[in-house]
Amino acid sequence: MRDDDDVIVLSGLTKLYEPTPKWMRVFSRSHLRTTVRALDGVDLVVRAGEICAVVGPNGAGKTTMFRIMVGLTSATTGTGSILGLDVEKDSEQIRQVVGWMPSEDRSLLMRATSFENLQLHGRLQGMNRKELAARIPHVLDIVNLEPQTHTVVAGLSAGMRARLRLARALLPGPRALILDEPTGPVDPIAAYGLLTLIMDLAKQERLAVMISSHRLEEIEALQSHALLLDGGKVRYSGDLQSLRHEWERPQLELETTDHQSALAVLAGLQAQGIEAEIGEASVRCRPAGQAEVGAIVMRLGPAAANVTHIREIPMPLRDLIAQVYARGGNDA
Ligand SMILES: Nc1ncnc2c1ncn2[C@@H]1O[C@H](COP(=O)(O)OP(=O)(O)OP(=O)(O)O)[C@@H](O)[C@H]1O
Repeated sequence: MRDDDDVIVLSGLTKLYEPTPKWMRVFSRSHLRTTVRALDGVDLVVRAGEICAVVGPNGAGKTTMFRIMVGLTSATTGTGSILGLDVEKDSEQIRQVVGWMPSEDRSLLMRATSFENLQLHGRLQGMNRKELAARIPHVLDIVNLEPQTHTVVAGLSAGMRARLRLARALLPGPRALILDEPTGPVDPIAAYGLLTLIMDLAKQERLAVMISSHRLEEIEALQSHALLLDGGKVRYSGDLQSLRHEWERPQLELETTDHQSALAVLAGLQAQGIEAEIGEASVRCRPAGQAEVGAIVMRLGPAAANVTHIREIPMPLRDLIAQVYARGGNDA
């Protein structure tokens, strides 16, 4: 039986994209020759007030899963429900309880204002003018976009556009939010603001939130449940922070003033037993374990004076997933 707090429930969700029939290949340049298993038996429960971050490399199945949940495509087998409503059979009602934020800005009308975009979307969703007149100022206020109510979208920054897309998802007063790469083109500071907003919403409104991102640091900031997908399969479902702590060894790039300084930094790192590679005016290394960046730089001695910039390059998500798989993650 469904727990009242279980808002999103996926069970054995599987999606196959079948090959394009031969006769149709004449008309389509991007036809499919073999069956693609985009999702393979995905189980998941997201409770009220919980955020589930969906992580995976390109083609892992994130968008397909989201599209099934909002009724834009159907599952081949398995079931999905939101608040007890079947994502396929009850797609009309689902639209009233789910806020969907697709990954691209293309869905916004660039020459229309924020208000007009929300109005059009609301009308398409079957909301009446009176309802919208009350609801639009409220959602614009939630996303701190009230001053831009009558600004055309083309004049908004990437961060503002992302907030407008979030406002659009909030329009029906949803119980669940599905956000496909909401921070895609947004700079890190604006992205952090957007994520904080999403976290506050989840908590205050007890929304069940599913969010996909390629940026692990964002996923970590969410302090959420994580679903790691790879080739349509669930490789890990749980707390991503502990997974990352255990497995990740980020790479450090130390930029220097010139090649001579880079050579001195290289020697300093090697003296600490850290393997490093030299570039023209930079050095890259991957310290073992949770080594403190500050301590490593201090131990460089006088060579540290010529380090102009330190960049932490996160371990590619693909590598992290590969390690989960190697450890025997889920059905591996
Ligand atoms: N309409 C479609 N027809 C055929 N194959 C598709 C279709 N949509 C997606 N696929 C395939 O299904 C698999 C999963 O794609 P999906 O877009 O769901 O992954 P994703 O994790 O969202 O990737 P990305 O991070 O690149 O957005 C991929 O192999 C993709 O090529």
